[in-house]
Amino acid sequence: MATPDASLVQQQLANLKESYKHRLAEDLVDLERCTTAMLAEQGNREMMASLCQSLHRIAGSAGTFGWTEVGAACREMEQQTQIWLKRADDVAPEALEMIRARLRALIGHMHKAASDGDTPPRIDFDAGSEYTDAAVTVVLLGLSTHEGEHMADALKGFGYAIRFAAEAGDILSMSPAPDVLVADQNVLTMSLRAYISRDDVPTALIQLNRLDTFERRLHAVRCGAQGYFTYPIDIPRLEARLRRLATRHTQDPYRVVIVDDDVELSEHFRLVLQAAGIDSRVVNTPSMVVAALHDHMPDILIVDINMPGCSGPELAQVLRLDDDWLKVPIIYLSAETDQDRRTVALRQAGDDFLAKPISDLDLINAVKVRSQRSRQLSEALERDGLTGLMKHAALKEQLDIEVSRAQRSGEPASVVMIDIDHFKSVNDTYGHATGDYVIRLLANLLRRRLRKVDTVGRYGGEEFVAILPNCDAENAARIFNEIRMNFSQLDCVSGEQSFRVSFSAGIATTASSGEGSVLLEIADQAMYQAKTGGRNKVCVSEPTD
Ligand SMILES: Nc1nc2c(ncn2[C@@H]2O[C@H](COP(=O)(O)OP(=O)(O)OP(=O)(O)O)[C@@H](O)[C@H]2O)c(=O)[nH]1
Repeated sequence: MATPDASLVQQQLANLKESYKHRLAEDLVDLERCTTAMLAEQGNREMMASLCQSLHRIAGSAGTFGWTEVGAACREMEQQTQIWLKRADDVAPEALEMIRARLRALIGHMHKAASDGDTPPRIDFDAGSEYTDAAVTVVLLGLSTHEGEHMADALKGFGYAIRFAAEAGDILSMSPAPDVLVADQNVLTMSLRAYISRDDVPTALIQLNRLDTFERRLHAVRCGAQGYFTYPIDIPRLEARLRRLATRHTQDPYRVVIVDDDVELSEHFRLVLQAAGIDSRVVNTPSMVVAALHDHMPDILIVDINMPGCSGPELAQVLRLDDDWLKVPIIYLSAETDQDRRTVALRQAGDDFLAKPISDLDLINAVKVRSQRSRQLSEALERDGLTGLMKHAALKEQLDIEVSRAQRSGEPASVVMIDIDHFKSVNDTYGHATGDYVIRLLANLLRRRLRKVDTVGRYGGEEFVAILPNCDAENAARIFNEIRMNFSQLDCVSGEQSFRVSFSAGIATTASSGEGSVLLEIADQAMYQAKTGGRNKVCVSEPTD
């Protein structure tokens, strides 16, 4: 997703603010008319409930568009009307008169602000970084020549750009700053520690030590370390940490679906989040939410509480009727201040509350924090611990999604089954830990070489599956033959030894079948053909008709 042009977003926000101002002025006039009618009809409860609802809506949105005082006044009037609604007796006309007078004052306030020509406040957005496929730069600092070269050889296979530095001063003058610094603790100077802790320096620090004690780890944390390893360094574990640190800035933008019947307010939220690099989708009608979830696959769902036809908690309960969207947290963004009603809403369904009105910055931060947590949890559930790739079940789900997408679009999709050759002998010769390292090596290569739209998962022990949308068998074979050659030329490291490994792959396309499970079977048969044909091969399934 491209981050939109900041000036364009500012203009769109200004337009929205302008249109909200007109709507607010009209709403206040309508409310004032409503109180006049109520005075004439002597306390109609239905009208009072509708008045309360409208005040609630304004209280929740006005602050967002800069009308803080109007919002606060409406909140007070809303609370007053709620008290009246709870009582059995009629509302005294003097009380209604008071509301009408306040509404008139607000209308006057708006007229004055309009003639003064108020300008929308500017917001400074932290646009977030775009996804980039550039190699992650890792600097090795203060390691012995042997240790440094061994580590560099092993990490290069994972696609990292490795550089060496002899002393801390070398790091300070590097431009751009490295993504990760792997440093022996003896060479960490005060000035390097200060440099790493600067907000504008993106470098993450991994500290290497001779000893593993709590005190040393605490000291490492105080130096700003985000990883701690002792000699001899366990390369696969180090690489796992490197990947986690390096992908902090390069992951997909967070995705959010906002459900709110207030068109201007929800559009305002969308623009604000979009400008902060959060991919947001708005739904104004609750019945359209499931389609938006399928389409957008959000990290979190933000839902208004009070909506005509279906309340937020009702919508949340509808979504929780089955397990499909369990992993997506539902956050109420609501002007509801009554603690009891909040508790009831959370008990029915839903996971958290954000209070309206909310400032743009608070909204961005709240959404980022919750999306990050949600993504971490779903990754822990769906991702394989060893490789970070999708697990079997999630992979099959994704396959079904891609197969039906291919059928709808008419574009071919390819499924590739990959199996490491003679893997048992790798385990037997070099040990299980080295076997794990080889699995991770191939996982990393697949991740790096495939497109962002492709899916790759660990299907079983040393078996992987890749799903390539919009890719025919011929192209899939070309890509996988390249990956196969690259993999077979990588030097795998085990202690002082190095060795090479290959894989066999089988390819099936949606031209062969319209069902995910059948495609997997066809790809598996093709892979078996590659094995029996001598291994280190890619075979494409023969068309069935
Ligand atoms: N290190 C490691 N080994 C695993 C893992 N999962 C499965 N294995 C091992 O992978 C080996 C797979 O061996 P086989 O299926 O016999 O096949 P192969 O030796 O790869 O030979 P071909 O596939 O015929 O080329 C078994 O020894 C499993 O124990 C894992 O997560 N880590």
